[in-house]
Amino acid sequence: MNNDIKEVLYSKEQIAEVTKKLGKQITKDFEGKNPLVVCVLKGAVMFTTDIIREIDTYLELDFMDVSSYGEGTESSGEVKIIKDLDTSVTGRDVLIVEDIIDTGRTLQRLVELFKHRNAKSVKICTLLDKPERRVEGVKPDYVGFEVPNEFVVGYGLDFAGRYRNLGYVGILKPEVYEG
Ligand SMILES: O=P(O)(O)OC[C@H]1O[C@H](OP(=O)(O)OP(=O)(O)O)[C@H](O)[C@@H]1O
Ligand SMILES: Nc1nc2[nH]cnc2c(=O)[nH]1
Repeated sequence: MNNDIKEVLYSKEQIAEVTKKLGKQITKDFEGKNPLVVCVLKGAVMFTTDIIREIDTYLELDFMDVSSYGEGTESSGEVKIIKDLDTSVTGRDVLIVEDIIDTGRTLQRLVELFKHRNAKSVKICTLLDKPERRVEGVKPDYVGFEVPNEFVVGYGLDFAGRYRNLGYVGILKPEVYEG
């Protein structure tokens, strides 16, 4: 599996360091707010479980499964809700945790949905931001790294369901896409 990677962009250590830094900021900003942390499945699982352990305030955790990429590397444009939250967001300070913002469609849809459900506030924390590809105006509040316009995998991010279990974020070799 590691042989399929052309370049490591962010190592395990770099990810841990940035996660710690973001956790400190979030701790300060959410003190006393008992936020509802929303992990966007499946890609954000690793980042969420790591970052919540760096946040030193009371919080609650819930999961939402949305998908727009299917098997490939291009967004279908349609954001499907596969699993909704179990918790009501009404009157809550919501912190959405994502692995990556690319076109912004997924987060645009989620922010609109939570506002429509009368969340008190909606903030976004993403490990990776790829601003070059944005088609929606969403802006994250907490960002780990800005990534170049490349399809990245690892640390939760997949290609055709694979590579989520890499400990780092990297770029795939082109021959892997081409089959
Ligand atoms: O900004 P966008 O262009 O909408 O892309 C970002 C979304 O794409 C990925 O999810 P994906 O739909 O691949 O599902 P997954 O997390 O289950 O892999 C990623 O986890 C984000 O949720
Ligand atoms: N694995 C992966 N999923 C994405 N979803 C949106 N952008 C990306 C990306 O660069 N890599």
